[in-house]
Amino acid sequence: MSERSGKVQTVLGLIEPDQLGRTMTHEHLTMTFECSHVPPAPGDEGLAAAPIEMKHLHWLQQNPYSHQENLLLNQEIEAVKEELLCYRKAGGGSIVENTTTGINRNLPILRQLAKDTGVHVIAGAGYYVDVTHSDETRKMTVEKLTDIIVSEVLHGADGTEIRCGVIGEIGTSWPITESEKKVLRATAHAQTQLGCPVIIHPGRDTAAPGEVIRILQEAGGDISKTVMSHLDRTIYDRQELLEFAKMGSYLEYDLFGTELLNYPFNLRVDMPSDSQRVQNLVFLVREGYEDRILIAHDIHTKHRLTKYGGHGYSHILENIVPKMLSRGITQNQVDKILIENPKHWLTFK
Ligand SMILES: CCC(=O)NCCS(=O)(=O)O
Repeated sequence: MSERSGKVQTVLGLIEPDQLGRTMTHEHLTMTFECSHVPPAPGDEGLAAAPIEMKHLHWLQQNPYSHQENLLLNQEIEAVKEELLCYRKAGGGSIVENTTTGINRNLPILRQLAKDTGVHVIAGAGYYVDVTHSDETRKMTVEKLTDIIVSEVLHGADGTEIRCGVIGEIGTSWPITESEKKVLRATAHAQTQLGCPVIIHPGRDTAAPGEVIRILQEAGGDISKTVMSHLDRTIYDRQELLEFAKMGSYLEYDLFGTELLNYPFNLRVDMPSDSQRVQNLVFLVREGYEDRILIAHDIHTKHRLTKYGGHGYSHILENIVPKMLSRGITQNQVDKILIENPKHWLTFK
């Protein structure tokens, strides 16, 4: 048994699982997303280069990835700190910060935010999607990648002694690239050694979540301790959702607050509204999956902060929970989704 067994590992050290409270299992507090810049439509170049202003907010909400400055969440530490204080006031206890290598993880900032706000922050180990892999990463063996991920959890990451408490979000594209497959196998091997939680960013195809789970399974990963993120934009057909749910991972709806007409990374996708997300939660609860559901906002750009007219980190607690209750999800089930399920997932075996 390791010192982590039965505990949760935050950026400030180990805590008892009961200390977590309400937990958003997929957020970012500081990161950059330039890897996903979408060139603006012809004629929109001026808007894309202009400072963020009230009169352009609707354009920004509909074209969040075409505005370079919007992709730099790392410039908003003070605003994020204010929002975390509001999150605590709204009843929030913890946040899983999913920034991994490739999108500018900054562990000292995460630790400072946790100290300044009292919110427990759990940091992510491992690598984001292939386009952010360095040449060095691509050349690494599965064994080397495993050693690095294990070390980020046991000893600290990015030259600091600050330890990660989950592996992920591990980035995958569609089709899954060779480099991503190596990282997935390393993730499974590291999870076997550590007994730790894992969280996955699937590619944007309905087949992607299942394929990732198969790769993890073959490499010995613990699927019951693995979260599949971004189901909102990945599996829309209810039958396919049930087929995927049977594979046994946690099922995460983590784009609450995102209302987007044209999803630029896959124009075939109709991004659901928050009301439709809640309908999906109701469906999964009725199908018996209340122990496997997790929810979050996945804030990763500036425009989703309240400073820029966005919904902020408290949207779920303030607006979505009442909606869930009004649609027949019980308080006990809400507590499972926000407290019990995150707690079980985040506790080291
Ligand atoms: C780093 C943040 C991230 O990957 N968010 C997911 C965005 S999307 O793929 O669901 O559009």
